[in-house]
Amino acid sequence: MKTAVIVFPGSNCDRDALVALETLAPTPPQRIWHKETSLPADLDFVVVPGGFSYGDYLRCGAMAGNSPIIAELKRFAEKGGYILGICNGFQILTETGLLPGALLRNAALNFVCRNERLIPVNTDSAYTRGYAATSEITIPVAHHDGNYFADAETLERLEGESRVAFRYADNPNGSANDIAGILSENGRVLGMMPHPERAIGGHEGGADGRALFEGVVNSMATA
Ligand SMILES: NC(=O)CC[C@H](N)C(=O)O
Repeated sequence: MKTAVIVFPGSNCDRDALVALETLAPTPPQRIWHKETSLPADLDFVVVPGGFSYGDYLRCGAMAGNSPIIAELKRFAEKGGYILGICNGFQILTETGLLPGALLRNAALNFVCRNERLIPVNTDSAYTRGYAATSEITIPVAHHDGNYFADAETLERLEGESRVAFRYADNPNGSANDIAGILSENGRVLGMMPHPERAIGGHEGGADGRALFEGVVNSMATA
């Protein structure tokens, strides 16, 4: 099983994502610089990490969304690859069109950095299978542009197709329908603002992110 983390100028959660994969995946992850134009041929799972790519200029994720690696990331998604976009990674995935909607400035115009309680909504995906449907989990957030927006038709489609992966119990940013994370149509691309890689049971004070990585790793092992 091969995993990788893509690194952009201004990424700052790539190390945490690498440690999560080193801890929970069977083989060591690769770091891939955004200027690369290819991904390893037999890659299974890519993390697009959080941070402030290109200093959040223009819009968060807009410039990274035009990096050379993105065309290859789209091909990887088309082939059914697993992609997890965390925070700035989620912003990048919406900018590239790999996930619908956009992340706007937080409704209160603040930077929120704290633990949030999340409700796993769809517990059938590779990423969310490890969570009980009625449970609440605690995962940290750290962002100023996490206010998920999509038009009414898109929201209806996401809800109707069970593509809301997580909702906030106590919405910190104004996101439509309290959405904290969404899945692609095939369920293999997940974008979420909270940081599961900061809650894998090391020194961070929580372990609720662990099941997410274990879930996707197990899905690939049994595929
Ligand atoms: N932690 C992060 O990935 C930050 C995301 C983004 N740059 C924001 O502040 O909205």
